[in-house]
Amino acid sequence: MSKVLVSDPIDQAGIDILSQVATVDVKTGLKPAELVAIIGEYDALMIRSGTRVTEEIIEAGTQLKIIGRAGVGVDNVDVPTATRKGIVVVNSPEGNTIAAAEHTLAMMLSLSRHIPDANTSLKKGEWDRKTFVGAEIYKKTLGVVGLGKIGSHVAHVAKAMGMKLLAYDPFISTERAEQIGCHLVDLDLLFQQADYITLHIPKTPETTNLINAKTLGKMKPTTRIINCARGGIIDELALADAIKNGKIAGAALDVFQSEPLGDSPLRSLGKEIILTPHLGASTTEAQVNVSIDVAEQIRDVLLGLPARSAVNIPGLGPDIIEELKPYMQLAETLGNLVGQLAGGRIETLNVKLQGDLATNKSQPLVVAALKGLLYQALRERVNYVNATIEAKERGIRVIETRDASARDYAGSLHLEATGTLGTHSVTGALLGEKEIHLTDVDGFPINVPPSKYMLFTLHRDMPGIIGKLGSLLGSFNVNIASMQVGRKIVRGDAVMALSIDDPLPDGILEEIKQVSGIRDAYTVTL
Ligand SMILES: NC(=O)C1=CN([C@@H]2O[C@H](COP(=O)(O)OP(=O)(O)OC[C@H]3O[C@@H](n4cnc5c(N)ncnc54)[C@H](O)[C@@H]3O)[C@@H](O)[C@H]2O)C=CC1
Ligand SMILES: O=C(O)CCC(=O)C(=O)O
Repeated sequence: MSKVLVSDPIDQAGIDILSQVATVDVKTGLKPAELVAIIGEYDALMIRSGTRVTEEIIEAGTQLKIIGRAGVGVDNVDVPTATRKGIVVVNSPEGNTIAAAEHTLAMMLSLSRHIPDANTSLKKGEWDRKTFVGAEIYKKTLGVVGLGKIGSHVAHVAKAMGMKLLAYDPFISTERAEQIGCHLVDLDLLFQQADYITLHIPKTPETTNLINAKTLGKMKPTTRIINCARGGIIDELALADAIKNGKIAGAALDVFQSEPLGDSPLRSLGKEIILTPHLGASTTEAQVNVSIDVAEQIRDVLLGLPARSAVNIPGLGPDIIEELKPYMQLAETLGNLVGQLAGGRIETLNVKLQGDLATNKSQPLVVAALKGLLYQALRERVNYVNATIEAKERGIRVIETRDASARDYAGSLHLEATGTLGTHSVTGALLGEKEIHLTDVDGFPINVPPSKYMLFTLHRDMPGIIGKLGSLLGSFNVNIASMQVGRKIVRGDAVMALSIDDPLPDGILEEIKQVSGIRDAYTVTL
């Protein structure tokens, strides 16, 4: 049975799902060294934002197939290392959207009306109505930085509360922004005009310290900033300074450059600042959503099924995989076959999508072909996650071409591999939408379904060859299941494709190559 380690507090609903297919150990609060020491036993790791999944942990996780982040941000996971190791990383892109958006709105209102400090003052026995005079958000301008799932929901509610909306998101169209009621502007204008600025972007090299002394200097003294996205997008020292010196009116922060927040000048500021300990996703509803969402994906991957929100299989969502599954199997089989025919170190793989396939997305098929091509070298260590990286690291050049005019089959795939031992090509198509057929080997037309053990010969098309080969195989007790010859001209060169019931015994391939008329022979296992 598979083993799953849950290293952060996760709602029981997800643990119940995982328990159907795996032994689940919940061990929270582990130190990095403790995690390194035990991770080697586990097939899957499920986390929230507390566990930092570093390169060292991933390297120690020799059995890991999947890392599931019960939330959105995967910045606490070394995704490039996981990808290189063929480990799927999944998240829950929508499970906590509403929770994070509502926390943002709560922060904005609390900040405007000084609710946390008024509450503390009253609980201390005071009745102070002067200190806590607030500001209305009605008719104020909200600048939304990042108009994705959370930013859009914040914008939607803020609009209903009578706010004017500006937004900055270079990856969103003007039409989409206008649908949400936002006017897309450049960042400088947003900084200059917004009364409230709310951040809903990932932390990337471009967004790190986006709010700094210089950008704070562009804002109005009445501006308030809310960050429920990621720490590190704001330079915290510059922010504390700007608030202390009245350059902006205040800030509400849920996330910090380093969590838990240590000694920080932010802590000593007054009612102009509200701090919460990364609570954006902390609602009962969101925790159930993300726990179920991620646990289902871990369960599926452990059962050999695709994950619906893998962050490191670009372009290979489950809908695409489902739609292209038969063609991906075709690409993988052809990749495996051409890799074995070419032998040696492959330098170039030419992937040609023909007929109806020419209009299809090529990326999943290229990934599948590479997975097949690298199977002999990497066996189970190659998968859809790391096939492209592994190929790149081996210096394999991939060339994609399309030929919509090739009409022998509705859609066919042609792979040509060039390596240190020469060039070979194979073409295949699907019959009845599912059954894989090899339709061409090294330019010779054939029509055979691939089988586990196959033998291919390149020979002269002349009487007696088939008989000699049959006798030779018979003398080694190799049973032929099917045989087909493909030729271009009578008595020219030809290719023979044989399906055999067992692998060829050692040494027999060399004997086959000695048969008069046989120029070359290849045995493959698919
Ligand atoms: N505080 C908390 O507990 C939570 C925090 N988050 C964080 O909230 C943030 C937003 O999450 P979602 O809305 O779900 O993500 P999303 O992916 O739906 O939206 C992010 C948006 O940012 C935009 N973007 C990317 N780079 C940008 C840049 N340089 N400038 C402007 N826009 C840029 C993207 O185009 C996208 O529209 C993430 O950082 C996520 O990790 C999410 C859930 C809970
Ligand atoms: O797990 C959590 O509570 C943090 C949520 C979060 O930051 C995210 O989903 O990106």
